[in-house]
Amino acid sequence: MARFVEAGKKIVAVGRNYAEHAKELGNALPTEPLLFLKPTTAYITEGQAIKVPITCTSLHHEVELGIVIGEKGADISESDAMKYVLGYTLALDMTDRAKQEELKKKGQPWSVCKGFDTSCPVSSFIPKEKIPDPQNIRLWLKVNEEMKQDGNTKDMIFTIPHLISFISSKFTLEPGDLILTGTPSGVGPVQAGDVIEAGVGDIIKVTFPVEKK
Ligand SMILES: O=C([O-])CC(=O)C(=O)O
Ligand SMILES: [Mg+2]
Repeated sequence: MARFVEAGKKIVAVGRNYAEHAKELGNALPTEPLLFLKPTTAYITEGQAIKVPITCTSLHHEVELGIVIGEKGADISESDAMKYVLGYTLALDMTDRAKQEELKKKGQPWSVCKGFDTSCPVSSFIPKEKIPDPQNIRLWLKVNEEMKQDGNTKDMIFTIPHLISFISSKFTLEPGDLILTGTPSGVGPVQAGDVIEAGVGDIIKVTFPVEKK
């Protein structure tokens, strides 16, 4: 199991960081990063299954580049931000979309639709040097061997240094923290019995089955 998962530090996720994805769900583009948190009980690693929450009627996949933090820092400048990166992981931001729509309408927080058990599947740790340009790397996801998401981190609205700087102005970042940088377009439903495969370029590939809870 990846050390950052065992460290059990916080998971900070960014929403609506790709224009095409904001558009596909009918959301306006953010004027500053939209943040939410997942509890560390959301983590699973390969060999474990994504469990559909009992009351969930529409579980969506979202493939994202995860940034693993290596050093403690607050109020980090954009120019220093990459020094705080230990490496990367491929992460899925599994989302109870029907619940999220309901919460959005009521203006309520997203914790229950984004933070349930198994909502944060991750790959093993990817050392920093394996992704020399994290702002230009392909992210892809297939459901039952059919390509559903095929994006590139160059299309992020807020860059990785900007995200690290912004997040660290709100929450002190600590070694082992994970930042989910948002999903490109193509999100959609999965159900028990489906198999999700996803990857970062040719660098890493993961497989997660979806099962009933
Ligand atoms: O649920 C959403 O659309 C927000 C989000 O996590 C993302 O854009 O990655
Ligand atoms: Mg997401």
